[in-house]
This record gives sequence, structure tokens and C-alpha cells, in this order.
Amino acid sequence: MAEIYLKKLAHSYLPNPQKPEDYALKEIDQVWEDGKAYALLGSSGCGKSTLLNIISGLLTPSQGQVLFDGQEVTQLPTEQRQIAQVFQFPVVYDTMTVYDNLAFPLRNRKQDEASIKTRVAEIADMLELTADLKKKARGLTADAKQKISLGRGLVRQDVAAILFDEPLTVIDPHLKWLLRMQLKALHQRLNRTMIYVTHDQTEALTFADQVVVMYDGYVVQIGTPQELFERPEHTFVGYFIGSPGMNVLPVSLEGATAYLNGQSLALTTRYISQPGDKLELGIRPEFTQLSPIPSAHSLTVTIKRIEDIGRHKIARADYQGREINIVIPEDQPVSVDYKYLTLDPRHIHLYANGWRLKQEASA
Ligand SMILES: Nc1ncnc2c1ncn2[C@@H]1O[C@H](COP(=O)(O)OP(=O)(O)OP(=O)(O)O)[C@@H](O)[C@H]1O
Repeated sequence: MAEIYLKKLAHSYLPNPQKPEDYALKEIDQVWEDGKAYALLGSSGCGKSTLLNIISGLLTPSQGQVLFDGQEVTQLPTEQRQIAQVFQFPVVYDTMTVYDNLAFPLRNRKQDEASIKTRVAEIADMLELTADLKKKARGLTADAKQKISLGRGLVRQDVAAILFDEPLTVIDPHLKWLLRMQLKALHQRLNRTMIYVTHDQTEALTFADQVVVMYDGYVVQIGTPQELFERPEHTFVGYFIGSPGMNVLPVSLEGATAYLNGQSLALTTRYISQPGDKLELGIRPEFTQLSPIPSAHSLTVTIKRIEDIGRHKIARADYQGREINIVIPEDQPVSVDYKYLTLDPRHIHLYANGWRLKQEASA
């Protein structure tokens, strides 16, 4: 297994890139730790595949280097990188048995049959494929075939990293959560460096130790699921992570006071912004509170509907033409007549041009 160093890495598909927009992957300089599980998360076109393909060797970056355990691999083809890959669609040999499919990557590396047998049995057991080992892959369901693909990715012990590219796409929805949990357990047991590409936040948050959130070619934040929830570094992270995502509202700032359409909100600290910055306030729906009675800093909202989703309720409200989501704990009363919304100042985030604003150092 390997530590992966993405050194001043950037990529443009254009021959002569000039400006940031020309880059599908904006410059990153990061070390991904040996044995950890990373998820590359972001919506379509944000650069996940570009980054994954650079790591796997399918693509040579237009700038920077990739190092596995300190060894440069930037120019090496995939076969020489000692990585295993699992793709969206199953890659299995239909005419072979499940056993032979799982044994294939090991036989290719001339391992002896006795150790292959032990390893295949171990992987089959983890993926609940033991009963199918003697069956031909051809007759199996798409789910089972994708499990074989996962097994083929996990079976080698000599790989630097295992890369997963949206591996649960073909899996039946009711089996998805099961496989997600199995993959998580497999990572904990095998302790391999794993990189998992997905646009599904649930998959990313369940699987990864570290979630790498991408937006418009930028890696906007790397963090644990909890860090992404508590301290989004970019409005996109706040909005993309969470259900519903963070509320984002235009704001102006004066000292330690924010103004939302003239309504003042006391902040816990002062922030440093520049003239011309597009300032926004972020607040997660969990840290807002509805009341029938106004308070000094409450916003006046109109509730459009209240959804009961079991664990809690979600009120969808209108505030000056913008939707605001409010999470209401099951045990708290609420009615569509409640008009006044307070934001917990300890959980207010401020952003300039999408990025988290720095706080002014206290004197
Ligand atoms: N071969 C290519 N030539 C030119 N532009 C490309 C090429 N591949 C990707 N792009 C562009 O680079 C940007 C990033 O694409 P990429 O495929 O890395 O995103 P992604 O996050 O993996 O999206 P998806 O989830 O849809 O696969 C997009 O604007 C895309 O159009």
C-alpha cells in the first residue's frame, strides 16, 4: 500500500491553457495517507474522473507529478503502477467460474495455487460469494457480477491503491446500502489505500475516512464527514453535503454584524472581507429555529410546507423570494403560522465569492 502525493498537479485538455477556466483540474498539492479511504465527491463534470485517471495512469497531467511512496509514477502506464481498479460496469470473464475470475489477477502474477486458494476463499467470504464460487459468471445477476469485480479489485495484496469509479451504479437500490457497508468493513479489515469516485454523498460519507469534495475543477475541501458538516470551506460543500443542504443567503457586513435585507444579525466575531466581495451567509437547517414570537434578530419567513420525514420535520419556507429549509426536532411544536426564524450565531458561516471568510484576529 502506498501514500499518494499529488504534487502541484493540474490538468487542462487544451493544448495551450492560459486562464483558470481552461483547467479541468485546478492545481492541487496534497498527500493522501497510506491505508486510508478517500472518496472523490462532486457533481457531473467537476473533475473527478480527470483526477482518478491521472492517479491510475490513464491520463498524463499537463502540470505536476504523482508519487507513490515517494517514487514518481507520473509517466508510468497503468500496468506498471500496481493499482487495482473497479469500474462502473462489471469486468468479469463470463465463461469462467466465479473462483477463476477471482483467482485471475493472482494467477497473472504467478502466485502459487495454494496461496491463491486461501486468498480467494477469504475475499469470497467477505463478499458473500462463497456459495457461487463454482458457478460460471455468465448466469449471474448484474449485482453478483459487480461483486466479482469488487472481489477482483480487492484480491491482490501487492497493490499501491484500489480505485473505485462509481462501482455501485449497476447495483439494485435495495442492495446498495448492503454493499456500501460491506465495502466499509472491507476497508477496515484490509487497511488498503482506497479511492472511491462518486456523485452520491451517502456513498461518500459512508465509505470514506476523508471526503475530497470537488467543484468546477477545484478540490474545495478535504475532510471527515463531520468536518464537512460543521465547517464547510466553500458554499458548495455546505449545500452539497447535508440533507437538506446549508441555506446560503446574500449578506452585507459591518464589524461583527451581518445584514440580511436590512435585518441585523449579531455574529460571534469579526471577519475580513474586501470591497467588491460577493458576501454570503451560510446556516445549516439544523441550526435555525422557528417561533410564533419575534425576537431581536429574527427573520420574518413564510412557511410553504412542512414535511415529516420521521426523525424530524423539515419546514420549507420563503424568505424574501429565497427558499430556506428549517429542521425541526420531532418533539418541538411547529405550525405553518410560525413566522419568525432565528439563526444560531455559533453556527453562522460567512463566505466571500464562495470561499469561507477568515476571521479577524482578536487584539
Ligand atoms: N477527453 C476530454 N477532452 C476534453 N474535455 C474533457 C475530456 N474529459 C473531460 N473533459 C472535461 O473536463 C471537465 C471535467 O470532466 P470529468 O470527466 O473529469 O468530470 P467528472 O466529475 O468525472 O464528471 P462525471 O461524473 O460526469 O464523469 C468537464 O468539463 C469535461 O467536459
